[in-house]
Amino acid sequence: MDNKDTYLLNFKGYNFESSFVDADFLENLDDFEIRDDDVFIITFPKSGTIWTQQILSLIYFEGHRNRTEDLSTLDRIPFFEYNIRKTDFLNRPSPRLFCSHLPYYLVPKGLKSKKAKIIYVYRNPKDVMTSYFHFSNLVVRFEAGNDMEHFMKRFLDGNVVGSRWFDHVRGWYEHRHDFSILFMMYEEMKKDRRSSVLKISRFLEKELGEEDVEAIVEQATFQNMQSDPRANYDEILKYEVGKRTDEGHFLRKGDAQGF
Ligand SMILES: Nc1ncnc2c1ncn2[C@@H]1O[C@H](COP(=O)(O)O)[C@@H](OP(=O)(O)O)[C@H]1O
Ligand SMILES: CCc1ccc(OS(=O)(=O)O)cc1
Repeated sequence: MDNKDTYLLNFKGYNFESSFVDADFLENLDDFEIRDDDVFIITFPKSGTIWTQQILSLIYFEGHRNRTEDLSTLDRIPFFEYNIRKTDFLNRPSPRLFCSHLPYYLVPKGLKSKKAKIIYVYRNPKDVMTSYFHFSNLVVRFEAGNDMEHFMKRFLDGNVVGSRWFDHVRGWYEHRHDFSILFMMYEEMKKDRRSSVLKISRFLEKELGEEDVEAIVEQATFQNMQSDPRANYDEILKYEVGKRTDEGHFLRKGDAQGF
């Protein structure tokens, strides 16, 4: 199946995946009520979203850390604009954790008054593009990338979910003073997972004992996430998002070639 021209929904200049997003939700985004203790992971697609979802799930939930609870990271930290499981955000207990690909200019206005915390993860655009190419060829609803040259044009033109990589990163960076925000680089997370976990937990003001830190660092490795059904998105991809073939995973390679 090739979903060229049908899978992108352009709203106020930004491309969403059309079938996962709710038009009413988008229309009312600006007024979505933000709580002081909300936390958002924000990324351009393919930049380390589900990795950071796993790290925050491990930081916040003891039952996730010690594996006594079997709740997926998507249930613990739902996508804000792609609420595929129809989570009731308004009645969710605090602290609410979300992840999102929204550009800075579309987020609820409450976030801009430094209410709530944002962790913005960015990644070398060549690796983002490579990851995105394989992902587009894997996911039924996306337009297949065909060859890399063809996909690269789409990526550079911003004809993908998330629009232009550069606009996304620049928008958040240039407006960083409007938000309570921590920037994390995928490549740094890869180089030093432990320091990254500590940096994130300090930003979130979450006290962690040495054993907790060890458990988080260990369970956030690429290999351990690959084999953790709570974090690897295998079931979500197969049954909720839809794959073209049985091959292929969200956790594909996890390489960091650097900037
Ligand atoms: N623990 C981890 N360590 C390194 N990379 C990880 C990771 N968990 C996920 N990733 C990588 O993050 C990318 C997906 O990003 P997102 O969650 O934003 O869609 C994939 O990149 P690759 O396709 O290059 O392997 C995936 O493998
Ligand atoms: C869980 C719904 C979802 C959200 C985003 C996806 O892809 S991308 O990150 O926008 O490329 C896929 C599924």
